[in-house]
Amino acid sequence: MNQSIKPGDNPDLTEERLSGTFDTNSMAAVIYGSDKLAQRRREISEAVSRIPELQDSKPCPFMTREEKILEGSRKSAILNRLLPGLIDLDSFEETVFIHQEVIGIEGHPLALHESLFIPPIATQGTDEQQKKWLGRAQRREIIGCYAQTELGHGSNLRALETTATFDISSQEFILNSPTITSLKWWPGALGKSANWSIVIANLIVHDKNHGPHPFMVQLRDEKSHEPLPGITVGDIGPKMAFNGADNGFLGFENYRIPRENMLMRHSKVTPDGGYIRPPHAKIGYSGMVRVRSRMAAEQGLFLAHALTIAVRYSAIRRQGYLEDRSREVKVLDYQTQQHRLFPSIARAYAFIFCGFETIRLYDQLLIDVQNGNTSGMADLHALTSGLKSVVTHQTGEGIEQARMACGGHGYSMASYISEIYGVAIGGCTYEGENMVMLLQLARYLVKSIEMIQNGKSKNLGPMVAYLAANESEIDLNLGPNEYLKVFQYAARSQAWRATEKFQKLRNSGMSKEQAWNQASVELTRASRLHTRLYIMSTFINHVGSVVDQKIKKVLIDLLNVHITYEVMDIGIYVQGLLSSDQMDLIRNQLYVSLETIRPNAVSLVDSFQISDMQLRSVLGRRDGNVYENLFKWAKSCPLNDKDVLESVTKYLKPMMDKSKL
Ligand SMILES: CCCCCCCCCCCCCCC/C=C/C(=O)SCCNC(=O)CCNC(=O)[C@H](O)C(C)(C)COP(=O)(O)OP(=O)(O)OC[C@H]1O[C@@H](n2cnc3c(N)ncnc32)[C@H](O)[C@@H]1OP(=O)(O)O
Ligand SMILES: Cc1cc2nc3c(=O)[nH]c(=O)nc-3n(C[C@H](O)[C@H](O)[C@H](O)COP(=O)(O)OP(=O)(O)OC[C@H]3O[C@@H](n4cnc5c(N)ncnc54)[C@H](O)[C@@H]3O)c2cc1C
Repeated sequence: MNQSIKPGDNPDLTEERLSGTFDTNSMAAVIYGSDKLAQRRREISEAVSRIPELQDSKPCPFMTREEKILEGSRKSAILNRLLPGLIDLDSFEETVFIHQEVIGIEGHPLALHESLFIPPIATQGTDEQQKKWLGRAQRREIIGCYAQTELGHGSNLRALETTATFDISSQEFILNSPTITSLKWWPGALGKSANWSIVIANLIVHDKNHGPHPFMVQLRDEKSHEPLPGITVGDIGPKMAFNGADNGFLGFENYRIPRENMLMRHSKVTPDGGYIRPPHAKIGYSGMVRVRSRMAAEQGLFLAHALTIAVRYSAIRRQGYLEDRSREVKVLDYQTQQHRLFPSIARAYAFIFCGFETIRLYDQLLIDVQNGNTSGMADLHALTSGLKSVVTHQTGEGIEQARMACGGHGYSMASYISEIYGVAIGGCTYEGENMVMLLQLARYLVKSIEMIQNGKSKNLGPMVAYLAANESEIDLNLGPNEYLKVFQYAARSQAWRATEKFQKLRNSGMSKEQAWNQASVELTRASRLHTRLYIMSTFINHVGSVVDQKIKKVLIDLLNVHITYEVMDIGIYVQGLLSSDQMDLIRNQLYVSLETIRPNAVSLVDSFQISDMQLRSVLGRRDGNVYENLFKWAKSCPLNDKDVLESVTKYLKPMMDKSKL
């Protein structure tokens, strides 16, 4: 049963919900990994809806940037007071969720505090450092951010210019931004809100540069909030979206911090200037790996937002005719609309399933690293590098298709899809620009193939074992596992093609770097296919583990949409394996699966359980009463406060009057 049905709803949406074949609360439990988590999300949404001071003061699209930042801060402060009664304070998921619900996706002063400020202190700070700062940060007595990227350098961390030079005589680090390009640029909440930051700076001891390391740095006075002497800080200006966040710039001029402010759980500087290396050279990058490991689920949810809007709206929007000329048809009945939206629903589910899996893998790695075992770091770095790149790109594509699927109203901010798009595609850039991260995964794939070439296939990890197989024929009694083999064939042949291109260039005498650059488009293609294979296999495994038979049946239907769409999408890579008859068969299976999923489309998006407050979309309202509310929304636009604007009295009217003469 669809749990969203209520009296007074648009009858077209009710009809859709009645045609669903499964219980949406049970599906939500599968999406969020447990009945408890799904239920907690419902309870938190419900509790928030009853607290007047947590409601939006006006629709976000009608707010200026200053109003957005003020509103985010107002709600953050209220939430901080109310949180103990509303959520489990130890749950990161609940903390993120309630902020999403109350403040939305446009950013807020604590967005980075939870995800990039507290975690490095907790994982890279010593016990004493945690004692000193963790409690204060968790109680929000201080607000923090993560300052790594510089005006001139983001992707290439080796070229960061900010320095932290150890001064033995005073037992302090002296921070400096030696050039304009060394100004920190982009950190969220840095501009106006944060008073502390994790700063990534080159550690210099006895004139030797040990590369980027994390430091705890106070930026502003805790009483006046004024920048401290030696600090230049401010906001970088409006962005494409995410304007409720104050991304900032930061410069240091001989700014001194105590030796104890370098996060020293892994690397250390002793009072006499000795440097102790970390157990793994890239352990300082683990804060980024943590965020990347969470991005598949986050992005899957961004896509879920856009699809909830587009699918619900498509069920109430009637336009044109099929057989019955007496009533216009729901646009959701057009095959083109289904082809535009349903594969994205499947991807959103796949990304979320995959995302929870990578969060679990990261949590396990964290335990291993704390116990001194860093052997899993390379694998997870490669996996999350590829995953963040593919998922953010496909999420952007899916959101944009969702916008177009809503026709003209999709272009209005009343749909809110453009904001979702703008925030989500930030993910193609932050936490590592997508091409750069695909090339990180490519290094791993090339190394794996070199192992095979050197007769060491048995040392390959489970995620790359398929690179050593030799599939040349597929039985087209196609079930999910045969599709997986098709995908493995595509990913494997592309990985070999790209590696061989790189090796050929090397053998022709080209430098490693040039050869890599000349092969890089092929290498990124290999990374994408490898990652899409991983997403597909995780989806298949996840569906296989579902116990509730009604839920399993729908998920198998959704999986069929996914695997047929994905294989059609990579057709060019499987030409050597599949005949044109086989491709036709798959194409037809895709069309059949679109029809099969059609009656459950609304229930599948309802199962994401995104409340109206969180969705902030007139088009995507749960009750489907779109037209009357679009009219209300337009009338409430500040431009309509007056009938005659100054633009008219000051310019247009005089122009028209003059033209009359
Ligand atoms: C509605 C939905 C709700 C969702 C809720 C959430 C809402 C969210 C809203 C949005 C919030 C927005 C927040 C945005 C926050 C953004 C923050 C940031 O962007 S912070 C800055 C991030 N910056 C980057 O990611 C920089 C990218 N660059 C790098 O990471 C590195 O420079 C590099 C990995 C590209 C290269 O590093 P380098 O040191 O030069 O290494 P090499 O390439 O030479 O590689 C050497 C060797 O090391 C391996 N390596 C690299 N990194 C790692 C690692 N992390 N772990 C393990 N190993 C690593 C690499 O693979 C090489 O291995 P080898 O064996 O030699 O091949
Ligand atoms: C919304 C948002 C929030 C952010 N928040 C933070 C934050 O809180 N803290 C923080 O420190 N930073 C933050 N950033 C910065 C972000 O991490 C960087 O912008 C990102 O890492 C990309 O680096 P870049 O800007 O230097 O891109 P560049 O590296 O300059 O990329 C430009 C182009 O060059 C290409 N390129 C670069 N290197 C290579 C290569 N080796 N091979 C092939 N192509 C290459 C890229 O693919 C891209 O096409 C944020 C950014 C955004 C957009």
